[in-house]
Amino acid sequence: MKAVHFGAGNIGRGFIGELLHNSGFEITFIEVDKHTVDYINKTNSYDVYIINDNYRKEVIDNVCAVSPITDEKKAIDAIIAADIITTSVCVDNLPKIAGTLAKGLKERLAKSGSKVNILSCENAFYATDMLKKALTECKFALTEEELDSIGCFPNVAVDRIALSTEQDGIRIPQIEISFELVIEKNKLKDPSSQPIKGAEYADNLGMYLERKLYVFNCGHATAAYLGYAKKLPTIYDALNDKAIYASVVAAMRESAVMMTKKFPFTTEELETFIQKILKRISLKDLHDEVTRVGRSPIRKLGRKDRLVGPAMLAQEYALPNEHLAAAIAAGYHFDYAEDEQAAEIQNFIKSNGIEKAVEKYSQLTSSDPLFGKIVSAYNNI
Ligand SMILES: NC(=O)c1ccc[n+]([C@@H]2O[C@H](COP(=O)([O-])OP(=O)(O)OC[C@H]3O[C@@H](n4cnc5c(N)ncnc54)[C@H](O)[C@@H]3O)[C@@H](O)[C@H]2O)c1
Ligand SMILES: O=P(O)(O)OC[C@@H](O)[C@@H](O)[C@H](O)[C@H](O)CO
Repeated sequence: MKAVHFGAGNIGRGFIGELLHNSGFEITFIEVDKHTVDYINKTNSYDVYIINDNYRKEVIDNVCAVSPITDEKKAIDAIIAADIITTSVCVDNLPKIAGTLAKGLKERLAKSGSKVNILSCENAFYATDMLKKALTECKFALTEEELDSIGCFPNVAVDRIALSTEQDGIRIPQIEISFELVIEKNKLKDPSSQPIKGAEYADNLGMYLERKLYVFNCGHATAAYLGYAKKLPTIYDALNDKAIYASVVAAMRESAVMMTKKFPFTTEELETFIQKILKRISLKDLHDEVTRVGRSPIRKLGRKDRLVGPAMLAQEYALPNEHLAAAIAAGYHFDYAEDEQAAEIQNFIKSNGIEKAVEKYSQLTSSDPLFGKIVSAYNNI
């Protein structure tokens, strides 16, 4: 069985690649970074280390990598032959991979190829739907009908802390032992099949996606932005600060209370989930930098993302959201110059002020009560 995976980064190699390999797939990574492509092709394998299993090394073999820039023909051939196609390039990059994927799917369709499962393993709501939309809008666009006759598009909730260390200029994935990959069952080519071993197959993906993004990633981002504001380097350091720890728990709980109104989760279940996540993210050996967890703040401060999303839902249910508002405000102070999105927000704030920034990046207006809470928390930091 053959798999194509776009993006040989931390999650690509460290999580999805590992699961695909353990499910019996030969994997072709489509990756823009030349060093990573050369590293994988040198031995047709790569190493992964499992942090909280005494840095146990796993060797993932039967893999190769191609660059969509210098070797697009090979990438297209791999797409034509694939039994499954997955991505983990970051949602902002989905429009950038759409061209190559569209070309491959078009040729596959022209050759009367079989339907293939296509899954976007990104931290976002319904990332596979976003990829499908990008495929209808890119230069080599396919129509909805063409896409439905060549692909099946299940959405995915993806959870594993995947980091890396650098060895000779190559990022080597280091992952935690726990993971959860939940796949939208009814959208699979064969809903009774389980193509990726170790994944869960669910009918009600929405509640898992929301719990992942609005509780886990919500708390993670809160720790990152509050930690950054206090010049603390890692999530471990941030959570060791009593005031930050209390704010992170409070923000996660504001989100969890809202979720008990929206989904059949009980308060006890979500509290257990919160405690489990806190334990995972505060593991000392992770050395997970606040700048990684806070990365791409334009995406993270967006209306539907991990902080504004639950804060707006809490507002709709007339529930408290002050801690979420404070986390969003801290996100607007994230001025890490190496992060392009952070630099853009800071320049915008300098020229236009915080109110206009909250309107632009979080898509809120002054008539939303949350708007005023964010602005006043921002001015108080
Ligand atoms: N790292 C984690 O703990 C984690 C956990 C769950 C979900 N995620 C999600 O997984 C996705 C990837 O995150 P990551 O941490 O692995 O990031 P990463 O930066 O380590 O990996 C992304 C990879 O995609 C490649 N890439 C970018 N644009 C590309 C393109 N146009 N074509 C081909 N390759 C391209 C990059 O070169 C990089 O190797 C994100 O959506 C993230 O939110 C990450
Ligand atoms: O990947 P991002 O930028 O959406 O979010 C940063 C972290 O919160 C994230 O990568 C977590 O480590 C991951 O979602 C754990 O499953």
